[in-house]
Amino acid sequence: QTGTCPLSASADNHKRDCFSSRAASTMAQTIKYLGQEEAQHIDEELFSEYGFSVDQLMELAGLSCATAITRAYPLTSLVKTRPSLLVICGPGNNGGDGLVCARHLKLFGYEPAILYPKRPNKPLFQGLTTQCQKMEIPFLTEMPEAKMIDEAYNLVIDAIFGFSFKGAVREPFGSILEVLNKTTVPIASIDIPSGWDVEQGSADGLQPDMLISLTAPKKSASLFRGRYHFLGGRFVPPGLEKKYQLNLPQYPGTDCVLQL
Ligand SMILES: NC(=O)C1=CN([C@@H]2O[C@H](COP(=O)(O)OP(=O)(O)OC[C@H]3O[C@@H](n4cnc5c(N)ncnc54)[C@H](O)[C@@H]3O)[C@@H](O)[C@H]2O)[C@@H](O)CC1
Ligand SMILES: [K+]
Repeated sequence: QTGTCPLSASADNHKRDCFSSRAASTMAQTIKYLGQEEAQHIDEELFSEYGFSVDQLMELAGLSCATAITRAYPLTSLVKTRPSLLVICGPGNNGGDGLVCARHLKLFGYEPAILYPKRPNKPLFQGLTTQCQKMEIPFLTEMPEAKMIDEAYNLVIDAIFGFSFKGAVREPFGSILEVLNKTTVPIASIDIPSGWDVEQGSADGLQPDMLISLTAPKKSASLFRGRYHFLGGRFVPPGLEKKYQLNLPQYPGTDCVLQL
């Protein structure tokens, strides 16, 4: 291989440069991909041991998602005349991330619309919904047809299910995912492509163009084949990172996202 290294001319430099580029790629490969239970343990520990509240982490997670989406699909790159986005929110915290993300995207100059068919009866989600309504983000009353989505929106943001998804998809989300499977507009999935098994993925499920892994990627993320994989949720305390050997890469400067 010696003669093929483009990095340096001398043998010593060659060895050093090839070693450091190998070391860097080995480091990048060692980011831990979490199993479902491990992701849930980390989540619980953030609240019980580290004293965070759900609202806090959801705000940071949702802001990361909006930031990553803005990086991958800047306003100037959108193909439709209006910067329209469809955000589909599920019944748990992944849906909450979607509401936060929609609010920040509106502040960033996009025009999100939200579909939120199963709303938990909890102050956190009611507050996030009110905030979006007050930001003049429209809530759709039903899932549009695939053709209409392709015509009207630049991007679909999938905030339906995250790391607690299990088993066969229940309605109304089965029908919603069926429609999404027929759309051609790019999909950005928050934390997990919805409908995918958290560890095994899904061969005939959604094939998002973007995945934003929060805290650390989940095992199924190794099967992601889209263009943009980002890491977000820059809130993991070093003690927790060490305990679970997450080996997170260094976020650049003050950024809240990192492209993997
Ligand atoms: N620590 C963390 O790591 C953080 C996680 N956050 C988000 O929280 C998510 C996890 O949230 P949750 O634990 O609330 O769970 P999810 O949002 O993954 O989903 C749980 C909801 O989906 C329903 N559900 C599960 N399987 C289903 C099926 N087969 N058919 C229909 N409905 C189904 C459950 O009844 C429940 O209402 C993460 O993926 C991430 O997006 C962030 O909000 C903040 C920080
Ligand atoms: K999702």
